[in-house]
Amino acid sequence: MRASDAHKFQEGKKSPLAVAVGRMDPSPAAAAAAAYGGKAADAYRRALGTAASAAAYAVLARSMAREMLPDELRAAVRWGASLVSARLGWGRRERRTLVVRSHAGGGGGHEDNNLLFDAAQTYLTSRLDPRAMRRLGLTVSKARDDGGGDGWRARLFIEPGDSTTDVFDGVEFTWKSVPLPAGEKKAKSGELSADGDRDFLLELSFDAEHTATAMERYVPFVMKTAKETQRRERGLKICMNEGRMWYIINHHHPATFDTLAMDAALKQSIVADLDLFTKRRDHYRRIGKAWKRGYLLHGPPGTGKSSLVAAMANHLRYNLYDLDLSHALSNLTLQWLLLATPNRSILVIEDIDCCCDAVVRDGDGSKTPPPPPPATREDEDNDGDSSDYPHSPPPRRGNAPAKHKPNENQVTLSGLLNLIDGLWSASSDERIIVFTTNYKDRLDPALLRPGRMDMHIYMGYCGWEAFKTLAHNYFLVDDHPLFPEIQELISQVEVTPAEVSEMLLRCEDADVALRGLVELLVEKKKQGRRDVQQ
Ligand SMILES: Nc1ncnc2c1ncn2[C@@H]1O[C@H](COP(=O)(O)OP(=O)(O)OP(=O)(O)O)[C@@H](O)[C@H]1O
Repeated sequence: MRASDAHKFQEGKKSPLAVAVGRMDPSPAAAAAAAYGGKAADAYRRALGTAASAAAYAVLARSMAREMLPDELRAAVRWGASLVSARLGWGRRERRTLVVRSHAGGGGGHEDNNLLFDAAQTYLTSRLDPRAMRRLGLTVSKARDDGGGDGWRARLFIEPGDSTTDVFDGVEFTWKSVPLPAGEKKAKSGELSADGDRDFLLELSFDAEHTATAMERYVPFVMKTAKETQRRERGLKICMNEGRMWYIINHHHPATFDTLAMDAALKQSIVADLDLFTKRRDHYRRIGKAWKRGYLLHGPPGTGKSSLVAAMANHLRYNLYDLDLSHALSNLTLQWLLLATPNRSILVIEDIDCCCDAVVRDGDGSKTPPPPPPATREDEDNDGDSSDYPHSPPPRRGNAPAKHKPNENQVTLSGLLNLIDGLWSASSDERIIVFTTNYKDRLDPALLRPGRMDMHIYMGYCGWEAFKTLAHNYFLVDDHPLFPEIQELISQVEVTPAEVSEMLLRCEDADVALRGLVELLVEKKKQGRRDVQQ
């Protein structure tokens, strides 16, 4: 009976049974029934009275306790009560546990690795806090440092038997490392990993009500975070083509956006553009465009175009695919090479003006030659030799074959652009293509038309801001007595960041190196005046 019903009953209103009795003749059976009903009502009234007194006592005891017991004592009593409740299992939530073994259960070998096991270890390494846990495993393994030199990497992991709790979207997930049962141990040396041996499995447990969150959101989040971490830690590669093959070597170019000497606003806009690009997978899908981005870097030699490409690769942690078109002998070979470039890579074609037929043609069909290089002492000595310059522009990698008119099979600009727009764009995602040139104004308009290269970036001569970056890179100086003179000179002459770098590299003493730079700038200024007079 509900309390409200009992309450109604207690107020003396007749029970359904009593009402029925009142309306019928008082037969012996009815009288007996009435007597029984009265007894039941009395017993009920008594029980209710007892309950009411017990409740009153409880309220009284609680208010007395509040008055008389100190807060600390009451907290201790509460804690004791919760401990007892936990021991007895009162109010305990139902839990689920996912067992994550190191192997997927196939035939063994590396292909059989359980990707979640590896990902969870990587993920947990970044989540474990040695200040918060009393005991942790630690391994130190060889790794390349940022400059490509020998370094080391420390990794934390949960020791078998220990556990840690991670919170994701307000839900607690407990990871526990559990020693493998004796029968399951695989103590073969070949199965040892950098994170310690794998004689353990991982258990992921959570409240049963959060099973969907665990399976649909948390596990994918762990996989994704671990992938990002691995990508950041992985050494970069630079791939160079020979025939249909890419040859891979480690990429340790130290250029970063911090070391790059260029206009600060331009630098910032490039970084922002790259960052936005990497986040826009859904955007590209929605607008029905391939997820790729093209950059055309142009400017005089030695202004940092190659350094910018390296900085992009280091920033995005993408491998570089440096495509030498003179080694891709036909459009078919090019097709193979492009198809073999994976997601998250940067395809670079340097000095595009020197490759295939990318320069504009004159009316007679001949290519417009690039302007002759500035006269050098050797040119002056070797009088007349520069006459063959238009037919043999400077080779790209020192041993690149001299250019000749493309034939049917040879790589052509239109072939290259068609492949890039078609096959290359459709075959994978998140790729960047970079063309560099010293002579943008001489490029075929097909390469320059809107939509082809998303960003045209001019890398110019060394300005004051760029010089300050270089001075800081080389000597960690932000000010020097020679700075005003250098600022004045640098605004009057054309000097490339490469030339400035070379002067700063000559001597470890900042005073001497900066003095040498001043001399170079003064000499350039004089030379400029002479050129104007002639
Ligand atoms: N903007 C810059 N910031 C920092 N260092 C630079 C910059 N430009 C040039 N350098 C220095 O000069 C060297 C050559 O520069 P880099 O090869 O990047 O120039 P480039 O424009 O690609 O030249 P090229 O057109 O001849 O290929 C670099 O290794 C670097 O030391």
